[in-house]
Amino acid sequence: MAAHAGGLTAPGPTEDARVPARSDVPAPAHGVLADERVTTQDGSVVVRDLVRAYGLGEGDGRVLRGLDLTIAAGEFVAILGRSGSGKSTLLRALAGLDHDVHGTGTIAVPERVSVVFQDSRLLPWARVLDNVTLGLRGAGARELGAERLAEVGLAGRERAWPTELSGGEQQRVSLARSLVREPQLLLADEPFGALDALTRTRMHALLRDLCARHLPAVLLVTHDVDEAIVLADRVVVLDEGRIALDTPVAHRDPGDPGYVALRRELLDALGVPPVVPGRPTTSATDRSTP
Ligand SMILES: Nc1ncnc2c1ncn2[C@@H]1O[C@H](COP(=O)(O)OP(=O)(O)OP(=O)(O)O)[C@@H](O)[C@H]1O
Repeated sequence: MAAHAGGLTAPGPTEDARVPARSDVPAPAHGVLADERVTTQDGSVVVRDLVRAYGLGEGDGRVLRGLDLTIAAGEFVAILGRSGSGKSTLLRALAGLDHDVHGTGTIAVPERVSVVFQDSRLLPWARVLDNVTLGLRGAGARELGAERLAEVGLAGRERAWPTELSGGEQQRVSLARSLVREPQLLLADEPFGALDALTRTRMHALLRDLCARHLPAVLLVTHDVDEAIVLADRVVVLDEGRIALDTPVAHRDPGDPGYVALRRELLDALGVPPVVPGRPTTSATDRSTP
């Protein structure tokens, strides 16, 4: 499986070998992975007994402690967890982009995987369309790229430079680039984390539409409980390297009592106490994970 990480391939051992060896510069850390990696034929994701540990961190350094997770083909799963709970580590494991960590486990993912990050990671020296079609071959590549750009609302901006776009527009390009290969699995690591609230809400609607049209399985890492509920079919909460809660989303309307109850359940799992009237609080405490 080759993860298409926003048009960039993951730095591998070959690239690292080009870095001149200098005794005063610590060598890049390389982990030892003893995973069994297989490709699923039906577009699903199956993770079994996944362990990940970074060197000699706290305790035994383990960040993921025998994690099991299944995502059905076309299913949208959001993953929440306190800072440092291992969300990005899990995403990188699925993407095959974790070369600096030790671990074991079984990872089964589909053949075509795309990754979207918080920063758009566009190549500044390439025009928007070239960013979208980077590495894509075939006569129809440019038409396909232009089609995807239109889908994300950027028709006519094909020849723009990335720096000429707003942050939200750059993330739209990043989404277009991730979809141009028709991924069966879309891995998104806080893709809207750097956007303002209004742009973020628009991007939620866009992502929902794109997923309904292209039907990839999605793993979305987010700190935002509401974002998770609004977008996902299922929400998973990670805690200390294990799944603390795995619950379906039945209500997306914030006015629905079911929405409010699920929101509270998720906040409880994240260790965020209820807001007591009269006691000062910050919106971040109630809205995001700690
Ligand atoms: N390359 C690395 N080397 C050493 N430790 C790392 C590395 N990457 C992550 N860690 C550690 O692993 C733990 C989990 O990190 P990870 O980024 O997966 O958490 P997260 O849940 O995504 O956090 P956040 O919500 O803050 O982004 C953290 O304690 C972090 O310091």
